[in-house]
Amino acid sequence: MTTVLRSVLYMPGANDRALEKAKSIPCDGLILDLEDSVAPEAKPAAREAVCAAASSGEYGRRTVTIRVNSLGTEWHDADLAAAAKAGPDGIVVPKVNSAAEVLGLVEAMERAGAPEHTRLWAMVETPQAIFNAREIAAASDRLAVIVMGTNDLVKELYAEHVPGRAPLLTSLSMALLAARAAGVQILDGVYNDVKDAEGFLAECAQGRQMGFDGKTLIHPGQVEPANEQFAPSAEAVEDARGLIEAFESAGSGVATYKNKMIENLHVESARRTLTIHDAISALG
Ligand SMILES: CC(C)(COP(=O)(O)OP(=O)(O)OC[C@H]1O[C@@H](n2cnc3c(N)ncnc32)[C@H](O)[C@@H]1OP(=O)(O)O)[C@@H](O)C(=O)NCCC(=O)NCCSC(=O)C[C@H](O)C(=O)O
Ligand SMILES: [Mg+2]
Repeated sequence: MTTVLRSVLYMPGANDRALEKAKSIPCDGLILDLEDSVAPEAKPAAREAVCAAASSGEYGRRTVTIRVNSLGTEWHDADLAAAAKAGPDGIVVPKVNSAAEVLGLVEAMERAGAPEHTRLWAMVETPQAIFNAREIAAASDRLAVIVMGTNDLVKELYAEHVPGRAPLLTSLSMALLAARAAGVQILDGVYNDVKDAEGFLAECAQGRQMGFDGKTLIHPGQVEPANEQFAPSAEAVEDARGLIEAFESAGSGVATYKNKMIENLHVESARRTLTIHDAISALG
């Protein structure tokens, strides 16, 4: 089954208003955050609030995840144990740097009694993680999603946030290669300027063109544009149907559709487009 993850919204775990509001935001997924958006003194209360929210069953069709604090921090063990017990769809672990860490996290989730449906989402956001992305993505069947942490990457690379993201393209591509080789999903990083609709759309289009399954978001206003950008357009769906029909009625290994050569590999891509379209339509 295809899990649709066009729009995955972070929300600060200490913000009760946001936790409530999320129940009506049309995002595909939620990351209830205990890491960067929560001040140290607020972390214990936020842990309780997000675990209660995740196990409440009040977020409908949305994929609900909890982002714990990273390995080695004073909060990590308690976060992971509480999140495992709450049984969300995923536990998001920031700053995962190696396959050995993935295996340790999976073991800890199992020890803490995480239900089978709770998958591991690993964030890659350091140079070490990018070099190890292939091993990280393939380390365990429990790992379902790779999440780009582009703010941390920019920081670690001493790079700058620029339109077009040239300084990040190598890292984004290496992580994508790793996810595709391992057959797991991959989400693009966040766009920090919540008022820049044009820049956000351009970055969504770039992520979609590169092959990302969806984008992580920080503001409700980014949800609908991301849903649109990461869904096959009406034209893409019509072309997918037309291409399959043209190939099937040609009855040979090669044909043309709209003057372009098509082979079985194009049919496979068209079928994937239709599968995603159907999965989105089924969301209602
Ligand atoms: C970025 C924000 C701080 C902006 O907040 P604010 O100025 O309050 O926004 P608005 O006034 O426009 O908010 C309008 C209403 O929407 C609600 N809201 C805002 N953001 C969210 C959200 N993320 N989820 C749910 N609801 C949200 C407000 O409460 C307002 O509601 P109402 O009162 O009814 O009008 C803020 O958007 C924010 O905190 N965003 C999330 C920040 C976050 O989670 N950061 C951590 C993750 S990003 C990261 O770490 C990535 C990675 O690790 C990396 O390295 O890149
Ligand atoms: Mg980060």
